[in-house]
Order: sequence, then structure tokens, then C-alpha cells
Amino acid sequence: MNQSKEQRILNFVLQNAVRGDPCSVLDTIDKYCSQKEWAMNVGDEKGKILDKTVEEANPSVALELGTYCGYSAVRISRLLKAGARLLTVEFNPEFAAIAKQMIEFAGVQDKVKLLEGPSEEIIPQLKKKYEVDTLDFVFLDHWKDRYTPDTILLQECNLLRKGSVLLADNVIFPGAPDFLNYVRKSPHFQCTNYPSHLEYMQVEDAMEKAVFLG
Ligand SMILES: O=C(NCCNC(=O)c1cc(-c2ccc(F)cc2)cc(O)c1O)c1cc(O)ncn1
Ligand SMILES: [Mg+2]
Repeated sequence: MNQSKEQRILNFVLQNAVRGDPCSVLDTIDKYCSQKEWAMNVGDEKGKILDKTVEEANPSVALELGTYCGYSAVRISRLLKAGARLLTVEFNPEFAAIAKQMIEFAGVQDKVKLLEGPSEEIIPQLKKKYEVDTLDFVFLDHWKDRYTPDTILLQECNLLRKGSVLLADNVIFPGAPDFLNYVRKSPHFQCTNYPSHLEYMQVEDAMEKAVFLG
């Protein structure tokens, strides 16, 4: 049974990166995906915007929607202070299996909890099942048509507090026009746009930061 692209990315990391070194894992994934096979990791250019946003938020509890191979889970968790944690949600079981191995190889498994299933099912479980009070930071990188309903669901589940930071990938390409409309029109969010490029390509993309105002 021939390998998936995600399995090839993981194997390249296992053979070429330094175990326990998150930066080496990120650099190795970026090398493979820019030189051999494109993949939908947030990448290094938008990754630097993600880094700055996470550092500024300095979250105790962070949520990621859309784990994929674990690139941004490694990217985010390497910046978390002692005792802080990242919950990352992946719907696709194959992707989740790859991400689990990627996270463990990078040595960040103690900071990351990988939750498998649809975001609309997991979000309502965060308080009771995963002992979350409120979320300090949310990275939206899953299906683009889920950004808006899941942002509404986060509010309905009382998971946001004054100052909670949402950061959304791909608001230009593939695009999340309804999400941009929703957060920019809402009196409950203060929005900032960060122009960038699609990972590993010269295509325009952007990230949108939306800070919850309560
Ligand atoms: O997370 C789930 N899919 C990946 C979401 N991410 C994307 O779709 C994504 C796509 C692109 C992209 C860009 C150019 C292009 F030509 C094709 C795709 C880039 C990105 O940076 C993404 O993040 C998912 C799966 C599932 O089965 N159920 C619920 N969620
Ligand atoms: Mg993305």
C-alpha cells in the first residue's frame, strides 16, 4: 500500500531532524515541503507571524483547530511557558496519527494534547471533559467554512474571555470571507490583518488576528 504524502513528510523528519529539537523539526518540514512536496503547513513566513502573536499572548491554555501533521502544534508549543498547554483538534484520523508521532519526535508531547474528532463536537466538551476554564489563544487552521461557526460556538460555550486572541490562517487563500466579515463587523472583536503568502508559494495570503472584547 503506497505511502501518503503525510507519511513521507514524517519519515523525512524522523531521518533528518534532531529528536527533541522543535526548531530542527520545523526546519526539516519546511525544507521537504518547499523542495519536494507542497503541503498545507502554516510554513515559516506565516509561522513567524504566529510566533509573534503567541509570544505576545503568552497563553496558559491554547487551542488549535486543524492539526494536520503537527507543524503548528510544534511551532506553538515550543513557545509556551512551563505548565502551559496546547489542545489541538484534528478530524482526520490519518493526519492525527502522523501528528502524534511528529509531536513526540519534537519532544513537546508534555505540552500538547491531541484531540481527534470534529471541532463542533470537541469544542462543547472542552470545559467539562478537558478541564478548560477559558482559552487565552486560538489558532484557526481547519476547514475554512468552519471558522465562523466555531468562533460563534466558542462564544456560546463561554470559552472566550476579555483579551482572548484568535489568529486565523488562510483568510485570503483558500480564503475565509465570511469569517473576515463576521469578526470585522462584530462589536465583540478588535481585528488586525497580517498580509503574507501561501506557505511555500508566491501566492498572496494573510492571517487575521481577532481579539475578543467581552
Ligand atoms: O483540517 C482540515 N483540513 C485542512 C484544513 N486546512 C486547509 O484546508 C488548508 C488548505 C490550504 C490550501 C492552499 C492552496 C491549495 F491549492 C489547496 C489547499 C492551505 C492551508 O494553509 C490550509 O490550512 C479538516 C479536514 C477534514 O476532513 N475535516 C475537517 N477539517
Ligand atoms: Mg492553513
